[in-house]
Amino acid sequence: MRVGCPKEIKNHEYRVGLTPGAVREYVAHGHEVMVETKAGAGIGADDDAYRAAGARIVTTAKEIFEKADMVVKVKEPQPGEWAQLREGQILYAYLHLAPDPDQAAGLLKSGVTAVAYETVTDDRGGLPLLAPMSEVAGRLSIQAGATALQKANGGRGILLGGVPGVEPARVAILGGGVVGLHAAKMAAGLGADITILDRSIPRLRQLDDIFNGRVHTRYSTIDAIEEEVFAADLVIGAVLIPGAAAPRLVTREMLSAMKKGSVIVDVAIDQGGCFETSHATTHSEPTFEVDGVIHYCVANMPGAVPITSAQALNNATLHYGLQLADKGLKAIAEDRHLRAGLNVHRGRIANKAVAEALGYELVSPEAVLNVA
Ligand SMILES: NC(=O)C1=CN([C@@H]2O[C@H](COP(=O)(O)OP(=O)(O)OC[C@H]3O[C@@H](n4cnc5c(N)ncnc54)[C@H](O)[C@@H]3O)[C@@H](O)[C@H]2O)C=CC1
Ligand SMILES: CC(=O)C(=O)O
Ligand SMILES: [Mg+2]
Repeated sequence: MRVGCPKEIKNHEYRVGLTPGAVREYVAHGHEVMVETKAGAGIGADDDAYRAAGARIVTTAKEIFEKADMVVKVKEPQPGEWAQLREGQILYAYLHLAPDPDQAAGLLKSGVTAVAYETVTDDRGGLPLLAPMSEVAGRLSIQAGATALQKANGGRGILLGGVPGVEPARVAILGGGVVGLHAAKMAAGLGADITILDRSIPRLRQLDDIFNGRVHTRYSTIDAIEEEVFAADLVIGAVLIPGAAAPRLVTREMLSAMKKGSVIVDVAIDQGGCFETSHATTHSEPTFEVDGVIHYCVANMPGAVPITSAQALNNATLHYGLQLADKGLKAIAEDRHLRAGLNVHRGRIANKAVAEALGYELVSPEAVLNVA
């Protein structure tokens, strides 16, 4: 198969869909790989590194969209990219379609077969192609929150860990999945007072075991969310219902009862965000303020640390990427976890949560791929 990797064009997105190491694996499987010039610049991989791995360097993304049978990217295609996708082509990338009707319409119109990293599943009920970026974003969320809390940045002016004789800051984490766990690890390392809220009691048990009393856990009800959010200096939004728009757990009304200068880091913004007042921001202008509460809502947080993120992402995407390149649609038909990743196929939505969120008719992946 002819596999293509364009340079990412989202604001301050420095990751790359294929590292030179991944290219070498595709080439070893007999595939032809085209990489746009400078696609790896953000991770310090120059065109020669890609050539050494066996790629052909092309000067424009246009050539990749025209010629590739499969396009491997990091972020959801931007408007100029949707227009170049076409029927018979596979797109393998993050999509986050539920809160993004325009992109969904663009992908449907193109006829492309789009596999979304974030809805591919595994045997343990996890999301293995989302998890590494959730690890990164969870860890970054505390760095971003700590910075925004500084007075000169509009925050309350409180140090997460306090100092001997002075109380630490309070951190509330909504959702104790991968983002929540990694946020809690960082916040614990800095000495904050942490509470994690989740709807899954087994997950709260696991977190209690992991942290051995170092963090508080609470079942996520409206009451519990209000108490924790009102008392918090920093709130991390980390809930997910796979494929679906994020539940709005903190309303505009609740916001007015939060401490002035407190900070929200809504990591779940890529699925629409779990605060009513959130809207997506970029690394260029990451924060805005509503009712005295600083909001950080960057939808591609891992793009800020591409050396870590691109490697972690490629580690996770390589297996299914090779399956897709080796077998095409048959790979999706054969593997139920990859089928869970199929979001769009030849003008139809093939993911239930996405179809429900956007009001499209669902056609099951089994039906479109003629799987018995
Ligand atoms: N902004 C960014 O750059 C990035 C955003 N993300 C996003 O972060 C979000 C979280 O991802 P993961 O941690 O990997 O998901 P996950 O599936 O590991 O964890 C989500 C957790 O939310 C919990 N949850 C669901 N409804 C809840 C409720 N009402 N109250 C409390 N908890 C609830 C679930 O039980 C689960 O434990 C996703 O939207 C993901 O796409 C991930 C990476 C980067
Ligand atoms: C998961 C996601 O949206 C990201 O890594 O940018
Ligand atoms: Mg995102």
